[in-house]
Amino acid sequence: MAQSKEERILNFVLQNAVRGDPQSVLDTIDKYCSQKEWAMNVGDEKGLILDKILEETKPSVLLELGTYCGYSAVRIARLLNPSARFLTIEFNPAFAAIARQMIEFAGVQDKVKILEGPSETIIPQLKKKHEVDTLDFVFLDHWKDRYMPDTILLLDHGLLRKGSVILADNVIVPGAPEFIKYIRNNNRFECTNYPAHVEYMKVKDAMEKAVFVG
Ligand SMILES: C[C@H](C[C@H]1O[C@@H](n2cnc3c(N)ncnc32)[C@H](O)[C@@H]1O)NC(=O)c1cc(-c2ccc(F)cc2)cc(O)c1O
Ligand SMILES: [Mg+2]
Repeated sequence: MAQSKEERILNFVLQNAVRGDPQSVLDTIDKYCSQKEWAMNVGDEKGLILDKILEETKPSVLLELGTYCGYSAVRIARLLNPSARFLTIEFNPAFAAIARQMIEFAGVQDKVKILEGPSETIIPQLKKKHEVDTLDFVFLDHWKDRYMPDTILLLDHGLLRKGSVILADNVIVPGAPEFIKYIRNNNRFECTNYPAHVEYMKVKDAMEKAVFVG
């Protein structure tokens, strides 16, 4: 069976990165995806914005929507303290399998738990089935038209507390106009925009940070 692009990315990491070294995994994925095959990882430019916001927030309980190959899961997990709990949701089983291997190779598997399935199904289960009280940090990087409904789902299920940080990728390309309109007009969130570019491209993109004020 022909290899998928995601399998080629994983194999390039297994052959070229250093096992147990998350930064070498990130650098190797960025090298492959900027030189050989583009892929929808958050990448290094937006990754540095993600790093900075994580270091400011110092979250203990985190959720990511849209794991893909696990690039941002490795990026986030490498900055967390050992007691932190980080859940990432991916509904494509093939991508989840790649991400699991990527996370294990990077050596951060003790900090990340991949939940397979659609976010709209799993978010309502977080409190009872996954023993989450409230989330300190949420990274939105899944289908862009799910950013708004899933933010409302998080609110409806009491998963946000005063100071919870939501960070959304791709608010320009592919774009999340409904989410931006909703979050910027909702006085329960304080929003900040971070201009950047689409991963591995010169095309303008941005990330949006929304802090829940309770
Ligand atoms: C949506 C994808 C990311 C992943 O999200 C999973 N997913 C989906 N919906 C759900 C759910 N409801 N629950 C759980 N997982 C879920 C999926 O299977 C993908 O693995 N991301 C993108 O499409 C994406 C696209 C671009 C992009 C930019 C310029 C172009 F010309 C073309 C594409 C850039 C980016 O930075 C992205 O992030
Ligand atoms: Mg993205």
